Amino acid sequence: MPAPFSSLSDFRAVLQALPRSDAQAEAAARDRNGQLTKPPGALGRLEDLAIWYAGWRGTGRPVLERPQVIVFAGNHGVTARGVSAFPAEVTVQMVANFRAGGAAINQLAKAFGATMAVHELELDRPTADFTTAPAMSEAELVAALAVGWQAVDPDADLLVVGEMGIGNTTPAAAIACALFGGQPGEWTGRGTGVDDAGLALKTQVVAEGLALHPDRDPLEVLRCLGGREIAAMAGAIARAHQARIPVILDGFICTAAAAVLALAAEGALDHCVAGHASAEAAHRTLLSKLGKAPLLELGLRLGEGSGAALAIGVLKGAVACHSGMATFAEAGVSDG
Ligand SMILES: Cc1cc2ncn([C@H]3O[C@H](COP(=O)(O)O)[C@@H](O)[C@H]3O)c2cc1C
Ligand SMILES: O=C(O)c1cccnc1
Repeated sequence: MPAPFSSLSDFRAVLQALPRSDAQAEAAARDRNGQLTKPPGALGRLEDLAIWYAGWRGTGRPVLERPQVIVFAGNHGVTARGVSAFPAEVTVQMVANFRAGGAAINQLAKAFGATMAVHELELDRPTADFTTAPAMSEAELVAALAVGWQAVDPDADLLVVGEMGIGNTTPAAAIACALFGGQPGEWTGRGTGVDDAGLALKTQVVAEGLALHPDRDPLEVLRCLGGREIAAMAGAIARAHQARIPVILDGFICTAAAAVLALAAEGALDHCVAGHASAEAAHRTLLSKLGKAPLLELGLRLGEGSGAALAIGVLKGAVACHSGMATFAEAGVSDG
């Protein structure tokens, strides 16, 4: 099925029409949670997670059996400015590695029972260097959003989106700064591991991009400062919302993509939880701007969907307890 938009204004309309969580299913799940054989609240955040998941899946007793991981790859013109510790060729090389099963995300998707799809977005045609021109035209942005939209398996019951794109912590920082304000230095980190001089240059590059592209409309920010894999993640997150598929957000780049949606349409990320807090320092700031508390904190700074994939285990645990535990009445346990 083609994406239900062929222009940016169509996409804006899609975002305004996204569904809400099913309040009845959520209430049924809350009621069931109160009857399970444990002291009230003893499963901590797992209880809230299960109730949230139930609302999006539209049943008080949901299952989580078909998680999908999608990795989007894109190349960035801004790498010409020397913003990454690695060369841009690594993007296409890593795509081959994903296809061969050799990357971290392959192992994590397998470990947590998720299918994994890889979509490369015109790797031989990097986006424009945003310090000289908008990263993408409107047509290019819409095409990338559509790749993301169409990559989502409508039969999945959980989505993780990840990315591969050498240089992409730079557009992520620029997007975050454009959306939430503050100084470029507060949003710019070391990514793959640039040294102090590299970090200073990267911060300068982010500042130049923000100065050249003053429009703060969220989708214009994505077009001017983003990248194809970042736009594809946004498209996939929006599609998941439309299909009531809950999403676990990954690291800084994924969260920057999601933040565009959050500012474009109220409630656009209600179907998302934060899988982890990455070691890229600004990720924590970005999550707090979005009101999302990370499930895990493991010092990861990889991307690819890796932290979110790990959090599939947490969510599976929450749903298994919620839907599989006995109630006090069923087990003949006194409920105090
Ligand atoms: C071998 C390798 C595998 C990766 N997997 C994810 N990234 C991560 O690092 C990149 C972002 O960092 P920066 O902005 O500093 O380039 C992205 O590709 C991200 O997915 C990788 C980076 C490398 C080198
Ligand atoms: O937060 C992330 O996902 C991240 C951080 C550094 C490099 N790549 C990804």
